[in-house]
Amino acid sequence: MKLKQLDVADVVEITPARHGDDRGYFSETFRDDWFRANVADMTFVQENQSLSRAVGVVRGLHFQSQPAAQGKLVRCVAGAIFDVAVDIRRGSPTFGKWVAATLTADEGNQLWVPVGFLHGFCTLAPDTIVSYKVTSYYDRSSDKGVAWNDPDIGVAWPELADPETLSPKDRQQPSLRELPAYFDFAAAEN
Ligand SMILES: Cc1cn([C@H]2C[C@H](O)[C@@H](COP(=O)(O)OP(=O)(O)O[C@H]3O[C@@H](C)C(=O)[C@@H](O)[C@H]3O)O2)c(=O)[nH]c1=O
Repeated sequence: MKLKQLDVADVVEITPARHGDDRGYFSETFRDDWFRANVADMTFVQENQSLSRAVGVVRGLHFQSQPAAQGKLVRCVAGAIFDVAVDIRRGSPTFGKWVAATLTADEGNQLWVPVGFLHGFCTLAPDTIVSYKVTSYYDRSSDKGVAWNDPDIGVAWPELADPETLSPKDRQQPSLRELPAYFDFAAAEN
């Protein structure tokens, strides 16, 4: 497993080793002991998968409020994404800052998006399948978001990002400034 710290504390890119042979490769894509020791001492309780057919599909920026907040371990099993995490931990020196990684099925790299972050992505290839584990169960009433193009955050989305692909929910997300204070995440909640 290769670990790369991104420009916001606690957000890391993980690239599992691949053992190639004539048939293809074998890879351990997740190990609980390694993850706890090297990334975060968290338990994953749910695994999700989404298919986006078109290039430029944007999903996000999403989070679940407390007590259902989720850390997310994200990877592509087909295609590629521009994957984004935004720090919304009050008191964090990097509050409001975004970081991104290009995740591809070819490389098998993953992004760890801790509790206290918005998460979203844009597909870079057709028929992209994203798979991610989360540390809390889905809770519809805790499911929140922020506008993907909030100027205060200023994510530099790829040019092919297509606003027409946004879900009805994501067309109406508030700005980060409009988030009520009770969505606060403490900086230590990772
Ligand atoms: C996220 C989620 C959605 N759903 C349902 C609700 C809805 O009917 C349908 C589609 O949901 P959404 O439109 O929210 O799906 P989507 O826009 O793909 O939402 C996802 O976006 C990425 C960026 C994330 O970070 C995820 O945590 C999640 O928020 O699936 C579940 O049943 N369980 C879940 O865990």
